[in-house]
Amino acid sequence: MSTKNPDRVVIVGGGTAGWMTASYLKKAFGDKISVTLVESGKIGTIGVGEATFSDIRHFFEFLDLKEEEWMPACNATYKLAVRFQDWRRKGHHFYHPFEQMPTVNGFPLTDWWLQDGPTDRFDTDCFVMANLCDAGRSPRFLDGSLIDQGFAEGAKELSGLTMSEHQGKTQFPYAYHFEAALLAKYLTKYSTDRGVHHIIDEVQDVRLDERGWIDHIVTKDHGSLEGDLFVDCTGFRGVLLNKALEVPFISYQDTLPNDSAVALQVPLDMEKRGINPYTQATAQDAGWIWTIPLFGRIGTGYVYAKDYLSPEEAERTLREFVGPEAAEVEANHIRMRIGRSEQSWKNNCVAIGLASGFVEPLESTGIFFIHHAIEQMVKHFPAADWSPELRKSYNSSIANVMDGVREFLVLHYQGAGRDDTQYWKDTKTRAVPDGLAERLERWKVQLPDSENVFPYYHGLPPYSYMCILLGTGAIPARATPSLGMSDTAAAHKEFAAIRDKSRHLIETLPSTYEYFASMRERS
Ligand SMILES: Cc1cc2nc3c(=O)[nH]c(=O)nc-3n(C[C@H](O)[C@H](O)[C@H](O)COP(=O)(O)OP(=O)(O)OC[C@H]3O[C@@H](n4cnc5c(N)ncnc54)[C@H](O)[C@@H]3O)c2cc1C
Ligand SMILES: N[C@H](Cc1c[nH]c2cc(Cl)ccc12)C(=O)O
Repeated sequence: MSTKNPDRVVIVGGGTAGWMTASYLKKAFGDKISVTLVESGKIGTIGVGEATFSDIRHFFEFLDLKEEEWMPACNATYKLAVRFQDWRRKGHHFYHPFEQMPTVNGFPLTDWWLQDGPTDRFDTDCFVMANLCDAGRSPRFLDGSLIDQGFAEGAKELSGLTMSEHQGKTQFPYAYHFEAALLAKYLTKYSTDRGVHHIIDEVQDVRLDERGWIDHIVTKDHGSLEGDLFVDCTGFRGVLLNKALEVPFISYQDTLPNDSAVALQVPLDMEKRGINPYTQATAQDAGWIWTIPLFGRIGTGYVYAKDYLSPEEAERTLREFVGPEAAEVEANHIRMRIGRSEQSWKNNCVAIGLASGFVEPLESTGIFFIHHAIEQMVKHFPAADWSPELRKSYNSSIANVMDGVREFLVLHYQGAGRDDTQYWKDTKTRAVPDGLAERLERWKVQLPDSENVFPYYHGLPPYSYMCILLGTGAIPARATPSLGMSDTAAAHKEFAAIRDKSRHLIETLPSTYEYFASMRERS
């Protein structure tokens, strides 16, 4: 066994996963390690992946990057929520916002809403952000100040925590949309300026030693590359982990059947059309269409199951949905590998990004998985003895995050009120992951809380489950019986406070477009 600390990291792949990993590792360890990133000049990146979780701001903070610096360079905008359009029935919408659920006398406000809500909209009654979304507002004023400075101060106090340590302590009010290719370019410069060695070449072979550990990789034009730790960021190909080390892939397709997507990047005049401060997921006959507003274009795509729809029909539907602006735009057809690797870290190879695993992008979890994996890789970085316990702990943390998100996504389909096509009818009879059936029964009588959702960290707080349960509509939910015997006055005071705060903010905040136009003037 080597007595040397592993300090030579080789990353294969230059998509979002590769460059996020390179920049974070360099910032975390500086000159204590060498980082080499090899990416193929011929094999492209996936070319999608534009919406995030709010936690991503910890990544930018860690790199000391300010919004004014990186956002204009990546045509980035704010995301206050996911708007689910037509999931309950055509014409209906609801939001899953970035906002902590208020509690009144020990019960979440949604519970009081079920008992005696002011309107039939749980989202706009219980969350300020849902009202800002309907009104297209920015979460910051033109001078850059945030709607509630408490968030910014809270974030400072808690800086230095990993995402999993953060959960439940604060809820930052927005995430980002950005152009994935521009972010990769931005991080390429960030990383190479700080000493990351960048090689454009194709990995043609992966040579293992007698123990089955990676000894070196063989590139087409640069010969052999040696390293201590190899990071597989080769996307769905899984060149190192799945192919060379033969780690099996566990498919989630029995519970999440969408396996295909077609995407378009559509330039639009945002000054004329405005910028919605949310990602939209619009239910379709055999899946759903995402709409992600960036500064200067939208990213859009139809996620579907090929058992129910052909790629040609999917593209036709998407083009009709977008309208004439998409006429000249080339479509990107993608086959998705849904599930996770049995282990994401084997021997001296760790896979991050699509090479590790992926679920359909309904809640924008791909970049969150990457960010979480990088934080955990740093936390579990090996010493000279390469303790297997560290890899074991890393692997269970990654598996839990992905299995938990799978459950959360399955709830969207089990809960959807739509039953007007075979695709939507089948969502109700499909198998659910172990444990979820029992939890679904529980949520019919008790709203999701920290005691009754998927028990391991997976990025989603219990209020997220409440939003999907109450918004999608097919699973009956009811108020806690004791609320029927309680005075609802305090809850109504809270509903009124949300209404008043929303009205005031809508009157005083700029539109999202105005905010970003002015940010560009400032930076
Ligand atoms: C339809 C769809 C929509 C998505 N939407 C979102 C979203 O809104 N939000 C979100 O968070 N995530 C989203 N994702 C996930 C997101 O796109 C990915 O998590 C992210 O882009 C990371 O991809 P990657 O870097 O792992 O792989 P890729 O982008 O595929 O990059 C792979 C890299 O490996 C290189 N490579 C491959 N083989 C070799 C080789 N032999 N030698 C050298 N280099 C090689 C390629 O050149 C490339 O640089 C979406 C994914 C899909 C499929
Ligand atoms: N880790 C949380 C997860 C989270 C909380 N609220 C939302 C809303 C949406 Cl649309 C996605 C994720 C979350 C975070 O990143 O804020």
